[in-house]
Amino acid sequence: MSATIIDGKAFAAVVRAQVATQVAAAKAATGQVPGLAVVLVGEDPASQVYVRNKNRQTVEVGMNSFEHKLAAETAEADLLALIAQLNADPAVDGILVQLPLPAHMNAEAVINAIDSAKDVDGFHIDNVGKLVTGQKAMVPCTPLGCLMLLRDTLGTLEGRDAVVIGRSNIVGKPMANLLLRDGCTVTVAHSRTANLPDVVRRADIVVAAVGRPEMVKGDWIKPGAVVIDVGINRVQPAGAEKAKLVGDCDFDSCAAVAGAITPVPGGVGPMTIACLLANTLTAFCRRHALPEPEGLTA
Ligand SMILES: Nc1nc(=O)c2c([nH]1)NC[C@@H]1CN(c3ccc(C(=O)N[C@@H](CCC(=O)O)C(=O)O)cc3)C=[N+]21
Ligand SMILES: [Mg+2]
Repeated sequence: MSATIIDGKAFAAVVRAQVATQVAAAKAATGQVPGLAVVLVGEDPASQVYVRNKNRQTVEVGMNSFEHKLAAETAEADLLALIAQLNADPAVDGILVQLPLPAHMNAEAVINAIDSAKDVDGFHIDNVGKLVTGQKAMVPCTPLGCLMLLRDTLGTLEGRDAVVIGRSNIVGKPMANLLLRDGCTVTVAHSRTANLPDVVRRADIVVAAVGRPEMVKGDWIKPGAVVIDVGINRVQPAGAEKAKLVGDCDFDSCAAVAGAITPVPGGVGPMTIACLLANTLTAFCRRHALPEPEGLTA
């Protein structure tokens, strides 16, 4: 193996420490602390893993955590009423509605009902538009975390060839826009891309966010490239008792060729939560007309 392992878990701890310091300063300035409200509808297992870690970390950085658990069969109107209440609550700076929502709900309508200033996921249409047009936005947590890791690994991203595999609104599209803003030449590839291995082989930066376990192989990677693996896939190895977590990249073969690579777990996942806390602080600072947090925004 030749690649440097990018320690997202350690980097996320540094980001959280920066958030904690700046939360303390914001408290000294205003007498208040940022509050994050998380709304979980139903019992999606991936969302529950996320909520468990997030809740503890929110309190650890000195912020208030408000959790709202609703039954899977909750009416959309009742969820919208809760969002209206959180929008109006001065103690709530960030609102996150866990996705996926149950099938009977219109996720787009629900997301766009969140006050865009409190939309710490950066999924509201106003924040998407601001990101694409280069205005100050709330930036989605996973792409923001990937950007922080890439800048830390490479310094400037200017002039690099980046391939993002995956075109979701949650990761692929915002990631592509952030890389573009940092001066990369960006290709957005996906499950229907022709000659995907050849496309990926051109890249100095590969961000894999397709949701297919171990799809990206080492012989797709340009020697020395930086590989950011966003995938979190729970797989059941043949003969093994326990399910294990794997990324969208075949780690061993990619690590043999790449210059640097994020592991799964311990790579992008912890950065997503750290960036959620950073975004909540950013939302607080903007709402209270304080200076932007340092080193925590895109
Ligand atoms: N509105 C919304 N925003 C989200 O950001 C969102 C969501 N809904 N729904 C669910 C997914 C999932 N998600 C994860 C974030 C971090 C880890 C994480 O920290 N993973 C650890 C491992 C966790 C384990 O051991 O299972 C790691 O990769 O090292 C996992 C999953 C955010 N999500
Ligand atoms: Mg796809």
